[in-house]
Amino acid sequence: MNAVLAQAVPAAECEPVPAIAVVLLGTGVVGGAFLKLLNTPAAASLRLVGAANSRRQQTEPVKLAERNLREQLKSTGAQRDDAALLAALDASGAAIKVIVDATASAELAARHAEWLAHGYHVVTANKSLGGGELPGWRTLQAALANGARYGDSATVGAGLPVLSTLRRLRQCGDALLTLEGVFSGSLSYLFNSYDGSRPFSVLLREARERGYTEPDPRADLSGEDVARKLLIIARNAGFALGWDEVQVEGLVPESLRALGTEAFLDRLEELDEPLAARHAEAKARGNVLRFLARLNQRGRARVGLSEVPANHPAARLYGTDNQFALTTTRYHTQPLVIQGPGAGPEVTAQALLGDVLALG
Ligand SMILES: NC(=O)C1=CN([C@@H]2O[C@H](COP(=O)(O)OP(=O)(O)OC[C@H]3O[C@@H](n4cnc5c(N)ncnc54)[C@H](OP(=O)(O)O)[C@@H]3O)[C@@H](O)[C@H]2O)C=CC1
Ligand SMILES: N[C@@H](CC=O)C(=O)O
Repeated sequence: MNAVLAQAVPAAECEPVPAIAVVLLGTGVVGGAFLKLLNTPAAASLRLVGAANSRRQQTEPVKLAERNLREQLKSTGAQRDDAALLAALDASGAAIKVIVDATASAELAARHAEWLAHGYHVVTANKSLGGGELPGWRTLQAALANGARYGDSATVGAGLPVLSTLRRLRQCGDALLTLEGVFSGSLSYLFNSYDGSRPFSVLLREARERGYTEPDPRADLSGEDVARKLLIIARNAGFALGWDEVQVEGLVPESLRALGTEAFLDRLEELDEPLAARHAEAKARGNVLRFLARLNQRGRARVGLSEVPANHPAARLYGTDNQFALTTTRYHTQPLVIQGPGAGPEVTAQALLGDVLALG
């Protein structure tokens, strides 16, 4: 009798209701690392009910459980359709339904507020909404009013405790006065490593292979990714800054700006000469190059390449280190400094998992 019943009931209905149901958007560098974490004991309370790349998606439990899901999605699965992924979340019966955005898609980010308004929680590595145009940020804040939560730890410092610290300080009545530091893991890696002995383009390819850069590394080199992080921090600190209020000095020459990603990657060597010249000039003055972000007390923001002396705090970074120096009304004699690896698939995926688990 039991065997007959088991055959008659669809597999999904037989599964116990999970505490937290998750849909993963993006199975690239970060999404792939997140999928690995889902197979660890730390994620035992989570059930993956859907996963998608830009073209295909999967909602069948058996297929989702396969170790090579990421590879499978490259050639098999249903056509992309957000509605089917949301339906899988609803059908899970879980009290906590989470959409994890591990893409860099502005189109998907533009839907975060709508998902939150419908009661789904959103956990994101995608900075396009929080660090995008100001009206998008305001829509996000309005959507959060109904109790759904937005996990954005991965968007700044790849999960270093920057936003959580800032929120805690604000809760206690403290206020950010100034902010300064190195907010890009890839640019930190590049300028911490670059001594002129190997071309900049070689180091950039290395950073890309290690999963430190954005899908299109021009998003890093142009300063756009750093500006997004600065905006996310500033807005969370109460500065309603727009894109036009950040002065950005990028590293991508005019000749490489309009190319497609692949064509740009074929011409990375064109970055070598200008950067070698800037490095040599800085070195002649006893300085080093660092890609810095700054927000001053009047809300003036700037990101760009700077020469700093060897005893500057940013000159003493290693690998992908980020550094966030926060001066506040209560940390005013010396800044509160948060420092550590600020890019990479594992730490970023862990930040996503941490935000999902915090919903439980
Ligand atoms: N790398 C890092 O250290 C950090 C990255 N981040 C952020 O993480 C995000 C992802 O970066 P990364 O993993 O390196 O990028 P990848 O390019 O490796 O992966 C992006 C993934 O998103 C998928 N995708 C694009 N559009 C859609 C869509 N509409 N629906 C579903 N999936 C889509 C891509 O699909 P397809 O495979 O079909 O192209 C791909 O699987 C970015 O926003 C980045 O800023 C944040 C902190 C640190
Ligand atoms: N490309 C980014 C990754 C994290 O946000 C960086 O280099 O910091």
